[in-house]
Amino acid sequence: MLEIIVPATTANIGPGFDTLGLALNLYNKFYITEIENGLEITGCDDDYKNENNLIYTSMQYFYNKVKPDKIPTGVKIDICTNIPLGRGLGSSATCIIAGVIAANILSDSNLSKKEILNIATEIEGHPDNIAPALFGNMIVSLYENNEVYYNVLDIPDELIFCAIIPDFELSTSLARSVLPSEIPHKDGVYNISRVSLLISSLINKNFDLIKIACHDKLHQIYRSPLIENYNDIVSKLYNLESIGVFLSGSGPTIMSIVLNDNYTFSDSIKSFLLTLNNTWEIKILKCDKQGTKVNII
Ligand SMILES: Nc1ncnc2c1ncn2[C@@H]1O[C@H](COP(=O)(O)OP(=O)(O)O)[C@@H](O)[C@H]1O
Ligand SMILES: N[C@@H](CCOP(=O)(O)O)C(=O)O
Repeated sequence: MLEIIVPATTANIGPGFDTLGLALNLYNKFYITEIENGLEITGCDDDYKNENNLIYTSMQYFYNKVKPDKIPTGVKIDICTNIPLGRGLGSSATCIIAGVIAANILSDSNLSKKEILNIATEIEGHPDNIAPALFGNMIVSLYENNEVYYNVLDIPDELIFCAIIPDFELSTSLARSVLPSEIPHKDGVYNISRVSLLISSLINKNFDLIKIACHDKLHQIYRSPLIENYNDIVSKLYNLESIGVFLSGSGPTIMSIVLNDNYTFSDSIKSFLLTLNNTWEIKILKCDKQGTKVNII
């Protein structure tokens, strides 16, 4: 039986739409094995216990592309979920990676991690969750002609990521459907300058610049109306000394970067969130540096 442990990810990091992402120390675990016949899925909602399950469809995608002669007659998948689904924390990327890695091992295909990255990105459509979930740390990536080009960036250990997670879901497909197909040239410049500043600020540990570098005109302004109290929460987080705040992935989770998680910060944000209509949970996270782990048990 394979045990595949995949970290959550926070994509975009403000201006880096479909380009930047980093892994977090929150994990989904998948236990996958071949059985004689059929499909058995446990550990998820009934809605996902069928042939449309993303882990299973990702396995099928791999077999059809790489080893069509090795499609197994039966598969058992057990999911141990810690990453809330549809919250902008890369749960779909964890399922795709688990499926692709399982099929690679079960079919003795021996594809490299880079080839797995390309196939998983082909399924997801963008590399910004897949790449850090696979390799850990922060990844800058682009996807062109079925190939991912990427660089790993070491996130300074002093950065803490406070995920403010609401009790409602926002699917990535819905959050992508509200984006415009064209943007003004000046908005392109606005984002290029901020992505460049963000990356260089992280490398130089020039944390004072992260706040302005997290601003964006490609997606956050279009998506924030889908999230009740988004602007109030962002303002509150900045008043509480966040060094950067952004929409995690396609939302609805709001991510705050802090330099140390002191009691005043956690306590003040908790009492503020209690005044709002929706229930918001806080998870204090660090950057995962290892990425996906596989054990044969
Ligand atoms: N634990 C899980 N079990 C089954 N399917 C899952 C699980 N986690 C995620 N998924 C799949 O991923 C989809 C959510 O992906 P998406 O809308 O991109 O949100 P997220 O930001 O969580 O990645 C679900 O609709 C489902 O297909
Ligand atoms: N770049 C994508 C990232 C989606 O991340 P998710 O965690 O919300 O699936 C986007 O912004 O659509």
